[in-house]
Amino acid sequence: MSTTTSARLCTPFTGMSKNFPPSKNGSSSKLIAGTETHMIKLTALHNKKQIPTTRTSTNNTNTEATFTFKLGRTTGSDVSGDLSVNSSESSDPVESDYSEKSEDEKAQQVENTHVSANSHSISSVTTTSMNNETVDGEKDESHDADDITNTEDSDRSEQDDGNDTDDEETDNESGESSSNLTEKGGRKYHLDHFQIIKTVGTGTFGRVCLCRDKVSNKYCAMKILAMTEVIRLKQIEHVKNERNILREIRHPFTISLEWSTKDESNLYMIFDYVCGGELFTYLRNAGKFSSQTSNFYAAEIVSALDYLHSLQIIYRDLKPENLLINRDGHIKITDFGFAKKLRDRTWTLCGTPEYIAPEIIQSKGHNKAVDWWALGVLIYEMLVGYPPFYDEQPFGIYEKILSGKIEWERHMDPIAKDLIKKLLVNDRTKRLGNMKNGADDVKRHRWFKNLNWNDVYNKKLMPPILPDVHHDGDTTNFDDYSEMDWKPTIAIDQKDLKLFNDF
Ligand SMILES: Nc1ncnc2c1ncn2[C@@H]1O[C@H](COP(=O)(O)OP(=O)(O)OP(=O)(O)O)[C@@H](O)[C@H]1O
Repeated sequence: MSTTTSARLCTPFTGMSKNFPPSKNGSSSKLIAGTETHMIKLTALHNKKQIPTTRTSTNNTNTEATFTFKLGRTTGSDVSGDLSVNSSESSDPVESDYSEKSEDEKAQQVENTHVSANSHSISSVTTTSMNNETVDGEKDESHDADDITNTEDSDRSEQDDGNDTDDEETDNESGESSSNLTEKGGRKYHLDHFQIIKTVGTGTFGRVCLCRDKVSNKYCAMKILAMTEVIRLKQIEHVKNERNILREIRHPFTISLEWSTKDESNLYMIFDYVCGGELFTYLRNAGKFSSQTSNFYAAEIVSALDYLHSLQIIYRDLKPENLLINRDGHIKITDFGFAKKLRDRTWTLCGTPEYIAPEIIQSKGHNKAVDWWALGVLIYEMLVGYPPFYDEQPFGIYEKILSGKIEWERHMDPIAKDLIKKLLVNDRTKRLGNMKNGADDVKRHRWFKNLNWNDVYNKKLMPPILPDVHHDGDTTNFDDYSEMDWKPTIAIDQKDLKLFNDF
């Protein structure tokens, strides 16, 4: 999901480029358009605080970049709930010498809005209703398949997923999932253990809620995905990818999946709750970040990308909306809905050559280079306040990306600019991070020269922003979402439920 909070494309905003237009009705869409396929994610938006809340990205046939368009949508679920908890809750160094100026920057804090949380118990569940039109009025014709060259991945991951049931039990015939009761780490989990407190984000298929684990008494985040919507948007494989990848990874700067399950209507993922809110909000409130601040966040992201890529995982959705700030000021990357585990490509080489379609041979496909491109966009946006390629129309954005032209601010940190230039290289074989030294080239860039990467990993760097958080379950750093639009639970039929057997 991408966030509710983060519709993007802009509302009038101080420091915003005139080319960076206001947001469209608070609606946003997230679209990944591949060569032949479209994957659309829809998001309900809240334009609270006049902060632009939508991010655009799109994947053009001729570029390795991924761009996403968020579409307006609503999500909800029927919470028959007890109000029980209240929360106010290439080795490529730059040749020239450079001493980076250290800029004093005050922590930017979200304009906290006190919200009185509606608390709900989680016994009943959810269905989402959503608008399947993009902001441009396009119909959602999303496909589940990726536009990655190795389209066999989906098939394979289906098989892999099928074996991946270590903490699941078989569903019973009524559609009620006995996997609701699963054991992990010595503990029996059950959905009833989680008490929903408040929605902190909405996404394509559902919402993310602050919960309290009644057994451990800890706060956590529960992502609830309506299976009807996952099916309708043909995102079954992506959701499975998300869950499987999240189960595989553990890194200080990525979100931790505690447990996952499903019932007859929804898929559930339980995460650690990251209470500082989205980097996006801080960036929009600040206008732009100093080089030092941007450098801090970029370094933690590089550390995480390096880790993910070492596992052959490409993330594919890097943007400030998906970067949460923890109470300690460090980053947590969330939303692995587009993440993809790259499989061995031997299949391609061992295929029957006579039958391989030209597009398979010629396709550039996706690989980890897309994440390095996105890092370049992100660093630019942090330093400048808006992304390097922008147009009101997606086509215009594609054109700008392909043109390779970037407008630079006069006073931009030259070393950061050099790194961005080396990341925003259209030819992915020449893109920093995607050459023979991999992430090391990025890490060795002079913009990061003062960093000890072990210190980065061990969270020894001083965070530039400390969120205003009063307690672990504080939700004031997130936008408000109506709790009135939870829709009645709709159980999917047995046939459809089988599609999620391995979730
Ligand atoms: N662990 C968490 N702690 C706190 N907030 C979270 C957590 N996970 C997600 N959120 C909030 O919920 C929002 C939506 O989550 P996420 O991006 O995973 O949903 P999504 O349905 O995949 O969104 P999209 O459809 O836009 O891709 C996040 O942007 C964030 O604001």
